[in-house]
This record gives sequence, C-alpha cells and structure tokens, in this order.
Amino acid sequence: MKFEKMQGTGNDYIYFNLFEEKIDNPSALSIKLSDRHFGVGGDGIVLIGPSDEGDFSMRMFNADGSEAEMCGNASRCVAKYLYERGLTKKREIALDTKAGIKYLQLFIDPQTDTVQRVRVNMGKADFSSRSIPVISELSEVIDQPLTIDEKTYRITCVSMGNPHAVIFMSGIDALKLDEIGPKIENHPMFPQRTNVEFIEVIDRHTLKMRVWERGSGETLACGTGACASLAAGVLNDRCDTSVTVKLKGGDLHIEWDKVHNQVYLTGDAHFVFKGEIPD
Ligand SMILES: N[C@H](CCC[C@H](N)C(=O)O)C(=O)O
Repeated sequence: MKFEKMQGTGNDYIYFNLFEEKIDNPSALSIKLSDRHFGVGGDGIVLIGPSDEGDFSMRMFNADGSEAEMCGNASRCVAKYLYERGLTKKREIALDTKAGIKYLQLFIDPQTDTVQRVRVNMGKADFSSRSIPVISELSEVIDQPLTIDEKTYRITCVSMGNPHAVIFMSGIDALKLDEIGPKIENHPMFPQRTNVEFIEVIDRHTLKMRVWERGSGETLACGTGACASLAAGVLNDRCDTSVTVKLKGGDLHIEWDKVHNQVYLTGDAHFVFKGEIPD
C-alpha cells in the first residue's frame, strides 16, 4: 500500500489516494501507522477519494482511530496533493468533507508549477451549544468558567464542523498540556469530546496558540482550532477579524467575514516523503 507523508504547519498526516488504494478499516490503520515508534508516525491518516457532491473527497482519522469531521491543515495538503500529483489542474477545488463542501483556493508558483499556499473557506463559526455539542443550560457557552483540578479556566465553545473549547490565558508555554488537555477533551460536558485551544493574545492581530486535539493529543498546529480561536477572540473582544495565529509549527492566517459568517484559513502545505507498506 502506497502512502505519502505530508505536513501543514507541522500538523502531519499519512495520505492515501483512494483512486489507487483500497482501505477496508481506516480506523485501525490510523492507530497502527500514526504510532511514532512502531508505525510511520503522524497525527493521523487522510484518505483522498472521489465525490459526487464536490470535485474530490477527504476523510480524516485521528491517531486514536476516531474520525474527525474536518481538518483545516489536511485540506491544504489535499489541495497540494491533487494538483501536484496530477489529479486536477483546477486552482479552485470543491472538497467534500464530513463537515460539508469546503472551497480551496490554490496559489501556484508559475516557475515551478507547485502549490505555495492554500486558502480554505472553512465555512461558518457556530457557537450554538447544540451544534458543538456542549451540554449547558446556555444556548451559547461564551467565556464561561470550567474548574479542573481546582483551577478555573474560562471557555468559549465553537464548532468549525468539529468541536472546540477555546481558553484565553497567559503563560501557555508553561502549561502541562498532557495533564490538562485530556481532562477537558473528555469532560462530560462534551458528549463527543472536544479539541482544546489555549490562546495568549499578543496584540489584536496576533494570537499565540497551543492545541490539544481530540484523538491525537498535542499537535504542532490545528487549522479548525485556529479558526475557532479567532472567532472566539472576536466575540470576547480580544482581537480583530483578521489575525496571524502563531503555533508551534508556524503561522496560519485567519480572516472572519462576519457579515456572511465565513472563516478563511491560509497556510502552507508540504510533502515530506513517500513510502510503501506491505498489505
Ligand atoms: N488538525 C486539524 C483538526 C483535527 C481535528 C480532530 N482532532 C478532531 O476534531 O477530532 C485541523 O487542522 O483542523
């Protein structure tokens, strides 16, 4: 079975082309291959396939085998894969995901005919408790206290097709994410678990972020998480609608067209290596 390892802002996945490969149990495969010692190593696996609704489809599985509705960083890598591996020459691609169709805009270097950057219309930021889902008597959970191990965090919950809990605080470098992350991810108020973003505001156009991803643990970046954080930041009047989010794996640029409630994510995408696994 052939695969390619790719990364976007250091969020690394193992990519399979379903036009060439057949995968019966992607969940088990993701658990096996994501392991950084006994497998290939990655934050999960991504399947690129055909679609009736859009131009192509993407499915994404976390390192623990659970399927995510959407992945911003992977969607940019999918755009690069499709263009540079000759599956399309389109510069606007409609990508069918479990969170609906996402539109990808490819920026091509004319000299090398390679994809430099991708801008993704990530759709709407949804604050409704029911959509996220988060169990609360409030219809939206915005800047609400959540106490874990006697420390109170203030959380804002957002769906970007997948669930996010955003926390604004200082000193995020010192956070023990592997201790606090799982406690919020698996808190009973999140029936489908949640991704968790810790945000330090540098200025109204710059956010610094660390992320604990549902099903994969701490990753170097999370595109949907960066979008959720900007939307939460605007709602809490901590930032403007266009920001650079600084992550361990690099920078992402996020804009929120609030009038139409559409969030745009722009960032890099890279091939790392190709490989083959015995069937
Ligand atoms: N890293 C991804 C999101 C993965 C989300 C996944 N961990 C979940 O929702 O279960 C991103 O760039 O948007």
